[in-house]
Amino acid sequence: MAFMMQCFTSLLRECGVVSTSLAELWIISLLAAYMLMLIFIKLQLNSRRSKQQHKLPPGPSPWPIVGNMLQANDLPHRWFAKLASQYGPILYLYMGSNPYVIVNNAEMAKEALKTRDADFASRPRSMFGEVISFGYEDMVFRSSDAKWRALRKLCASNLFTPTGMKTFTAVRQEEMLSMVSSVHSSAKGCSVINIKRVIYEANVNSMCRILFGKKYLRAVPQLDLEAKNFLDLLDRIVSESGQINLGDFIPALQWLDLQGAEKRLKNDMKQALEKFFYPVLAENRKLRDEQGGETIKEGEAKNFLDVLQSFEGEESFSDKSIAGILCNLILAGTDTTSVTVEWAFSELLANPHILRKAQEEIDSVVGYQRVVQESDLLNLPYLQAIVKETLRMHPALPLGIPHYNSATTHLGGYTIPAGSTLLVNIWAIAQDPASWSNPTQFNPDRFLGSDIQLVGQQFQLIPFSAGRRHCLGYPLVLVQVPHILATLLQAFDWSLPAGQRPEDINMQEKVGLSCYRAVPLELLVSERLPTINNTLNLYENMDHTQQYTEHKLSELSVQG
Ligand code: HEM
Repeated sequence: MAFMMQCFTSLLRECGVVSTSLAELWIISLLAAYMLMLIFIKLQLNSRRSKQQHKLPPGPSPWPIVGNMLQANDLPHRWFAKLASQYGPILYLYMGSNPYVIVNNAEMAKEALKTRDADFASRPRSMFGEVISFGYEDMVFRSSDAKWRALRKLCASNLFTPTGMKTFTAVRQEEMLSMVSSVHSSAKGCSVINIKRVIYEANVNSMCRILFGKKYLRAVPQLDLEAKNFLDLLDRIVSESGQINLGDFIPALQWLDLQGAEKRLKNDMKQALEKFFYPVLAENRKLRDEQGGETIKEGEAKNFLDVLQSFEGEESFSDKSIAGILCNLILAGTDTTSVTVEWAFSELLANPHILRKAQEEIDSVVGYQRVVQESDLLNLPYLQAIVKETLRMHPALPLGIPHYNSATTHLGGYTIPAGSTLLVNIWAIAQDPASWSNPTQFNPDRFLGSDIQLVGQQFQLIPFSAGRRHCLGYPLVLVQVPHILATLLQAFDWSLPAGQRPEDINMQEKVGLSCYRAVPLELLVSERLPTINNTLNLYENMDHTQQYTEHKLSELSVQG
């Protein structure tokens, strides 16, 4: 080739067509163009060959740099379901330069979360994840290493086994009464309430007391500054979780920080998180030291922070790690549960005959003389069916939490290159007509007499995902959600604000930390059972500076 070029240059020069230097410039340009063409052809061939060797799942063609980002919409679970109807149950696409594999039916989910569970056990990285997890030292965003296993085991045994759950029954029961009593004040005036907010604040109190023994949100006489700052911090986390940070998807743009995410997250939010959690840790450590700092035996913890801080030596957890875990559990344990109860109420108000049937069941099982208790739940199959149907129609995390494969693996006969993010479309799976008749209809009856469980054995319904990273808190959810629902249905009557009809309820979604209602549900509440009101009046007259024992509370709950 070089020889041919040389001959061509000499010819041009000899014929006097061009001067010597111009001829050389020509040649260099031609050579460069030729080389570029060769490189391009080579890359094309390589990519075609590698596509044949690594047969990727189907999906829409990506654009350079942005991938498929411009085609996405605000409700990705619905967009993926639509793509799946075109390309099949397993999709491969790019968000910026990040490859994503999305599974959309029960069979593919089973393969990803059971057969290939170990391959997809890691988590992808993002700026939000890094900040909220205290540098991936937590449990939710941490890759599946030995420390993650130890943390999961510790959390499960102290908080979510039957013994762990029993340790904090009195706290849950008291916070339930506190929430009902605040709804009761609204009911006395027949006023409109934002149902999710009431439940959310009760959950925050309950979780903080279980985790580090502190009740933050007391509305009497009004929220103090510490509580207000804490609520603001939680609200900010929820709002940040809904933002897309371009730098996560197009790393070349990271340094420009076009959306100011670096400042908002890595400076402001990081500081706010440290300012809240580190003093909590220091205060508890001081208390522990004053009390001799003994190791806590299982089932005997005053709060979960005691358990975490009682580990020493090789086994101990860093402050970053402890703060990350507390943050994980507060976020996971408050938002998801309150969102789920809000969706349940939305469906019940849209289907008044189902609401009435649920109240009748509670009345016939619990009667009119006492407040419903956690121990009643086993005897309320229709209520349990309502909870299952709500989790089917409105899973709080419709795409779960992203998984990540560090090494190349396979799914559905396709190759999944290392470094792909796996999303399991929990929502689409629970809407699949192959598994569910009339999937868009809210119909709790479908679960009556059915043995379908929610914990990742039957893959057509996996609101808590499945496999080694399945939701740790599901035993709490399966007590808390039906208990809140039963208590609110038993004590109060619920209706839509004047002028609204059941068929007008707006069921639009908005995705952030969880999948919310786009428009918060506001309901009119009124008193229902006079006997329950007496109990609530008694509770309201108690001295709320002290915490109650389980014994005292159960006495209260049988008063009429
Ligand atoms: C309606 C309520 C809830 C739903 C629908 C839900 C659902 C989920 C889902 C889908 C995942 C992702 C699992 C995966 O990565 O495959 C998850 C993870 C997790 N959930 Fe929940 N969750 C709920 C409430 C809770 C509560 C109350 C807690 C604890 C207080 C909790 C703690 C966790 C933790 C710690 C993880 C991460 C597990 C890990 O990465 O190893 N969740 N949850």
